[in-house]
Amino acid sequence: MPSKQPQASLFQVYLRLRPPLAQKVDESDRFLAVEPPEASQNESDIVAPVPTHITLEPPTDSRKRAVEKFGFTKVFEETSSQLDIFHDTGMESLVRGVLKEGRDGLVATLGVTGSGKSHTILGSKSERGITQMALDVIFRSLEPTVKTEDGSISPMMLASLAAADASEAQLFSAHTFLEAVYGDPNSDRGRSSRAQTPMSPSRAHTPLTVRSPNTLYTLDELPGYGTPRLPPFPPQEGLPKANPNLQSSPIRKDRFGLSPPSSEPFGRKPYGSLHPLPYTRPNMYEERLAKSRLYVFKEPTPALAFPRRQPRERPVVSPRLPDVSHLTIDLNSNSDYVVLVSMYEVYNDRIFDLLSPSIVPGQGNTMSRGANPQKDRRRHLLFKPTEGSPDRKVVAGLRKIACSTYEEALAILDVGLTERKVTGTGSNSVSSRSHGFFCLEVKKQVHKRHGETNWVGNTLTVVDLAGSERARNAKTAGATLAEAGKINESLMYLGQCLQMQSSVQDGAKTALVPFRQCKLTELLFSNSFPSSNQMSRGHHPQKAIMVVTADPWGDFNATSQILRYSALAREVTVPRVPSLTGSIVSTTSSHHRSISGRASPNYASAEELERAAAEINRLNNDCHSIAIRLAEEEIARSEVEFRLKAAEERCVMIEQEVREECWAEMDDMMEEERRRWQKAWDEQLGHHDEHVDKKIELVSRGFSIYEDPEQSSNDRVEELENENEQLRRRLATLEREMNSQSPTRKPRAKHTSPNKPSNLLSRESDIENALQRMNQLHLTDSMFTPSSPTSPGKKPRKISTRKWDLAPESDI
Ligand SMILES: Nc1ncnc2c1ncn2[C@@H]1O[C@H](COP(=O)(O)OP(=O)(O)OP(=O)(O)O)[C@@H](O)[C@H]1O
Repeated sequence: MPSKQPQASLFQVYLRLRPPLAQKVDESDRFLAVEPPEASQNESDIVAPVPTHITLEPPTDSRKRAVEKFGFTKVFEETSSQLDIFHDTGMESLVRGVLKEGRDGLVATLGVTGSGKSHTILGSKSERGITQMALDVIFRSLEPTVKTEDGSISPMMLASLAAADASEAQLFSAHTFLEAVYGDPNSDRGRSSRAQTPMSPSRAHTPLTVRSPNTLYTLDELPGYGTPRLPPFPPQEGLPKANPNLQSSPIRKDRFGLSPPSSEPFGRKPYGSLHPLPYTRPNMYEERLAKSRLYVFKEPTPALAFPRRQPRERPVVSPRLPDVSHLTIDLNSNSDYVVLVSMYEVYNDRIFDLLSPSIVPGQGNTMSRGANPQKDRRRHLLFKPTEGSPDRKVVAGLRKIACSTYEEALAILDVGLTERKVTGTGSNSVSSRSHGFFCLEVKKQVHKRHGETNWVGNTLTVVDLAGSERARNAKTAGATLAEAGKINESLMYLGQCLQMQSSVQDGAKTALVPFRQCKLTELLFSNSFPSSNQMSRGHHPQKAIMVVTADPWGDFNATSQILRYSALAREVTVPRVPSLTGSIVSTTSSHHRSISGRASPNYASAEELERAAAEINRLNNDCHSIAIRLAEEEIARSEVEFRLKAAEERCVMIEQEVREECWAEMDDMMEEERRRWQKAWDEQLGHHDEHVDKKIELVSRGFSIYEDPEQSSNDRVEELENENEQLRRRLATLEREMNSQSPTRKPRAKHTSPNKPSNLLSRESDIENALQRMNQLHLTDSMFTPSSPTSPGKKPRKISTRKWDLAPESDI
């Protein structure tokens, strides 16, 4: 089975076997065997042949008998080191493509969970991964190119970069960014003017805002001018020790030893540490001076906000091994280069920036940490062609950090990795729950004819894919199970694309790689195909490497599935079982021959026996081909089972989504219903009030006051008072008369009384009459008593509405 030509594939596919983690393993449990490399036919070949094939033997307890053989560009055995992987996968040529050939590079790892993908990409505490090695080669190669004397990246340069492509508006220098993340304990730049208090645990995660480097600067703030600034970030001494309890999420940094050595600063010098002539090229200095006098840089970008982290304890020395100092690429030393680092993850088929997490006010934690994927409120990004790159798709709106040193780039990588979703599962204690993308963009400044400058660049993307896993093994549930469903689904689409890639190689020209099915395959394959537009702009289609990782003692079914998807070639064989009939026939015939020494007429002739043996052979062959067909069917069946599983997981996802939607809809309906009831209630209340008002009006109308057309009471009172006065006067006159008359004269008796004289008596009776009359005329409250219904002649007395309202009920 010849291995496919690597150049012909979109991805060169390598297989790396993971060494056993346990001290002792049972060799009989191993199901992967590396085929010894075939010796080269060409004697002049000086390169030693490398293993390219592997056989997958089903475990003894499996009902499957088919032995599958897979072909790869190269198979790395368990003893292979990280440097072997870097060298022999052609990572150097990928870096060269980015730095010199106008070609994007992509390296990805694919495998079952726990098979060593992250180990290959990021290394361990003692060994670097291919990402760090690639970074090292890039920064070493850029060393002889134009640099400021302090090695920092000027805000001017960043402004010029941002101006070159609107999609790169979120540009920050590593110093600014790291200051926002960890804070510069010796500087109060970017903070409020309040004096710095020691970092308490509660402050450790305070979102911090730092001014963007592209905002306005005064002359004083420019590098090389004004008062000297404080030392670069972050002097480690004197910082309060990190509280280990504060680490809210699994931290990858410590695991991979990514942190820069504590003795070395991240940047050489911040742009605040001063040099009168930071640039070696005088014309650039002049240009910068002239522009800075205007106090104006490009469009201001939003301020940089990041949940504050405590600087964690760093290992004394970060791994510098394997050493790749011998791998440098010659570049034009007169050119300006800037390395931009960005990171994003594909989580639940959406792209999220790992360097601009959403901030929960007062919490300092990111929304990305929510366990429920439905609650992920981060803003997702789009993968599309932009103004600056119309010929290829890029993730638009990513935050990009300009790094001037290897250490700075590592620190940024560390920040992004901490944001990435990892969870402990039954299969791996720090299992990646998203596909992580780490992008290294090298931008080169090109000078056009009329003094204009532009930036061109290419990107090296390192992808740590999440591992496929079986829910049964990983013992996941709920949101983690749903995540696994999405991971498996995207990996299934990736598998389909890789299989199609093999078909294209096999000559099936009609076979199209269906990479638009999900975000992951779109990101991996979109830029792999050449377009005429791209070529005219000096871009080449990306070069891609896939490192498939496998654990020879791991999950047989999951591993065989991954190998089937990713292998460049596959062959199925069924081992021949020694034929029982044949052996009986051969033993019987030889036995008889040996006993008798001559042919017996009682036994079948040798001819017949041979015919029978031939028949048996034919049947054996038939059996064998049927067994192969059966094996193929079994493989097809397991593939269908896998798809079924993925479909089931998708169903779980959809069910969860539908449930969420139903809940949301239900909430909306309840809210709507509540509002409807509230409105009806308010209306009812309104009607009720109106009704009561109307009733009151009616009642008050019933008591409407009629003006008495006859004499008013006041007139009557006045009249009676006058009469009263007259009577008083008359009484007084009579009294005077009575007093002036002789007491001897007998008064005229009207009413005779035996004891009193008649005149006197009449006078007294007059007085009494007058008094009685006065009493009758005396006005009392009775004038307000309602008229008796029995007196028809009387009209209803008027009573005011106010009186009606205020009078006690009994009165009314
Ligand atoms: N080549 C190797 N040499 C030594 N140890 C290894 C190697 N590959 C993997 N390991 C170890 O195996 C464990 C699991 O590896 P790793 O986390 O890289 O798996 P993974 O494929 O990235 O898993 P996941 O998909 O769940 O993130 C780690 O402890 C890692 O250090």
